[in-house]
Amino acid sequence: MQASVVSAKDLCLTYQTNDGPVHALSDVNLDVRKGDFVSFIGPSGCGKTTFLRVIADLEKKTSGEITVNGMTPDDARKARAYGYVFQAPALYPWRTIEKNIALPLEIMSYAADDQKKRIAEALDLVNLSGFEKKFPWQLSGGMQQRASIARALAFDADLLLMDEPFGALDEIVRDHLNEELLKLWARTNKTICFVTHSIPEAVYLSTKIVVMSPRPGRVTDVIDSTLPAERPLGIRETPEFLKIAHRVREGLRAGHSYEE
Ligand SMILES: Nc1ncnc2c1ncn2[C@@H]1O[C@H](COP(=O)(O)OP(=O)(O)OP(=O)(O)O)[C@@H](O)[C@H]1O
Repeated sequence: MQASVVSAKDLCLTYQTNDGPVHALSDVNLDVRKGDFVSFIGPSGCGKTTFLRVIADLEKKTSGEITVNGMTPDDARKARAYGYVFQAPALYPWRTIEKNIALPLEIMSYAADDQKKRIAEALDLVNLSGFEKKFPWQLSGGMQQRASIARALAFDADLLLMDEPFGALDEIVRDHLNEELLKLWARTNKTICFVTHSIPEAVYLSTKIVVMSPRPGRVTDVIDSTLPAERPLGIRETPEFLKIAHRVREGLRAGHSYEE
């Protein structure tokens, strides 16, 4: 059996706000194994981002247990356990693509030679070799998001946390990046935690789909995908794919309130 990369047991996180407590995560139990591609899907406010932020040590749990590579999130962060890709590419417009990717490496004091090698490898992984001297505004939205993925890959963490990275892109670009991401995942054997609002995206990409529900934020279903590892885009029209998509939709419907 593969080792646990993220393990949550009865994990709770409550934000204290002026309007009272917000239960962003309530009794979350989840095991993410090495090499898994896990999608988190659910309506706005169900705690998807909060869960990624707890893994990344950007938020502290209120109660329960969470380990990342067997460590506390604090120790895992210090051991550079993960790369984080945000919703928007968040590239600095005054820095070239290579300088943007270099930024975390500079902060972490990697040697100049090592930085260069890592930047070249990361750009190759996202098919952006040749664009290192360009500025972000010279690239399309999809290419910018690939550059931000390269930045997260550059220090070669085994765990990649991706918070709706393709949400702002049009469908054709998104399809293409989904395909590219699967190839990258297969080539690098990374563990990926991926937040999305899209059922087809979740089903297409994942080995495991975590369906969540708000108020309080909780996990309502965990679906282990039965799709093969090899996934051409056409797989989205197969009965097996539609069956999993149906189960995700049912899970979302069960946790949805139409009164808000
Ligand atoms: N820093 C914070 N302080 C107070 N409440 C917060 C904070 N961050 C998030 N929340 C609340 O916690 C709940 C979960 O938020 P979270 O961003 O994790 O949800 P989400 O599922 O990622 O939503 P979305 O799909 O809109 O990004 C929401 O009700 C949100 O308003």
